[in-house]
Amino acid sequence: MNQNDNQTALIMIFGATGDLAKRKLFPSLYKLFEKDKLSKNFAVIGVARRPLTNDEFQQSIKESVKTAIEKEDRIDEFASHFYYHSHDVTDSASYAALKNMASDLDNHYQLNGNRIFYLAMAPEFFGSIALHLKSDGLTDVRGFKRLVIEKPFGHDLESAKELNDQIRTAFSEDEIYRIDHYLGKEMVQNIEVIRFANAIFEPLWNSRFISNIQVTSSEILGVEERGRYYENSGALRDMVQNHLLQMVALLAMEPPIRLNTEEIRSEKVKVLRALRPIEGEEVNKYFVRGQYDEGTINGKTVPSYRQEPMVAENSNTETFVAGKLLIDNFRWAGVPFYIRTGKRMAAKSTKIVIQFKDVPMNLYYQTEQPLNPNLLVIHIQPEEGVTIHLNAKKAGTGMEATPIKLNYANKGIDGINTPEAYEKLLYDCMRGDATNFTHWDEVALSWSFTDKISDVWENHVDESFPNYKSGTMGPKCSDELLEKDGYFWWPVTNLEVNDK
Ligand SMILES: NC(=O)C1=CN([C@@H]2O[C@H](COP(=O)(O)OP(=O)(O)OC[C@H]3O[C@@H](n4cnc5c(N)ncnc54)[C@H](OP(=O)(O)O)[C@@H]3O)[C@@H](O)[C@H]2O)C=CC1
Ligand SMILES: O=C1O[C@H](COP(=O)(O)O)[C@@H](O)[C@H](O)[C@H]1O
Repeated sequence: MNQNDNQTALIMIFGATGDLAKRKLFPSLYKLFEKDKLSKNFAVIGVARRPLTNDEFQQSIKESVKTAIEKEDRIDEFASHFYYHSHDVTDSASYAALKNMASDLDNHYQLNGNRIFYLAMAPEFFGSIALHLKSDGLTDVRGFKRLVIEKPFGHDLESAKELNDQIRTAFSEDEIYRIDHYLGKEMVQNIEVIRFANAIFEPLWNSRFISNIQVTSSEILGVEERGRYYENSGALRDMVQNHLLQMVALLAMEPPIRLNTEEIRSEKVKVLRALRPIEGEEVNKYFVRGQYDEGTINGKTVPSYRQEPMVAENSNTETFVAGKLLIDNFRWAGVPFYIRTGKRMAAKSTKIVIQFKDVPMNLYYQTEQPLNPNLLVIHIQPEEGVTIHLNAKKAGTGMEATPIKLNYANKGIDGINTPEAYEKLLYDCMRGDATNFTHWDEVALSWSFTDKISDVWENHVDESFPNYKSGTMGPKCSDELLEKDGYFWWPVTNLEVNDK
């Protein structure tokens, strides 16, 4: 790892007029600049097809930052570092001009030949851009060169391998930063700390004491304008293959011998290797899918998935997935990891619930109510924090037990909001820290797991679609998946860290 807190670099953003660049990348870069985490020696080249002058591009930068951030005192100074290059990435001839522009800016800002290439474009262009960067000499630099690549990384294992081979001709594995923005979320990063910095959890973190783990990532939004992409993706590829499996890996991994990129990734890889493959007839026993119908959210009627733009009227694409994962290793044998994710659900919430096994004998059983199990809830978003659910004596003369919650709310503790995922990830990339990016081995193992499920689903039309109303927590089969094992989904709405 080559880490330096304040690196100079030329950042080249392919897809600089797109949604991701405007909503996430420019505001995040501004925040780093404002906090002096971006060296004064930096320049950004925005690349896209539409013709724009530098002035127009800088104006669009200011607008996108102003939309996202309340206080932008240094916006003019920030925007002055941005340059625009109108360029069709499929046009080989135009890379030479891009190279000259990059060299001029390198000299002007004394960037030491350091370059970050950020591919914020449709994935079909990733491979050919990487090949051009090499063949046209843009990667011939005396400083570092890094490639940041957005999701999706391929469509399945085969296409991901092909893409990987293409980008590996121009960049080595340690120069490739595959973004999974969940790894930049404060509370996802906190999983490791909660586990490995507390003596009270690690001894219990295994099949002897944990009955099941539930990971939910639910969204209120539908597919919005992304119907074309989503029709070919579905929730399994869009969320499970990356974000959900990454969270499971962090929850299940062994303590790394050191907190460095290689050791952490290597422990995550071992978890993904231990995931029991679910294939053929097993798929519909372990995984269920759903597609949203119309419904009401916040008092407004919203359309069904099949009525969304660019979606087939008989679409077989899943907008919801729930599954039971088993990790066949010594620590986790027999402990189900339930995961679920979906669009147009009742709440926007990402939460992890670790349910502990019941005490061996309940002394307080005389009361009508059984004891509640102990839970550790990690609130990833929108609220950030941790809640521990315990049982305590009900105030009064009897010895009845009552559930209580110990809460820690992360936001507001230091009087500031925690940085956004993209801000952290961009900063990590500039410092050369790839820990919170996914290694090829993780990507490949995750595809190999989800491919077996999509193989079955793509070949069997789900006649029940649409099978859940917008504004609910998914189809009935999702509840049944846990009921079979004697569990239920802990509701995401009454486990809040800010419960009074
Ligand atoms: N938007 C989001 O919230 C998220 C996006 N992503 C990923 O980020 C990537 C970008 O997504 P998003 O910003 O939404 O996409 P958009 O469609 O909004 O933007 C695409 C960008 O690519 C440019 N472009 C398209 N074709 C070419 C071409 N041939 N040559 C040069 N530039 C071209 C477009 O500009 P122009 O038309 O001027 O050429 C535009 O700047 C995708 O991989 C997506 O999966 C990942 C997570 C979230
Ligand atoms: O990667 C993606 O994530 C978003 C959800 O991200 P979040 O940070 O808001 O939880 C999802 O909407 C999108 O479909 C998917 O591509």
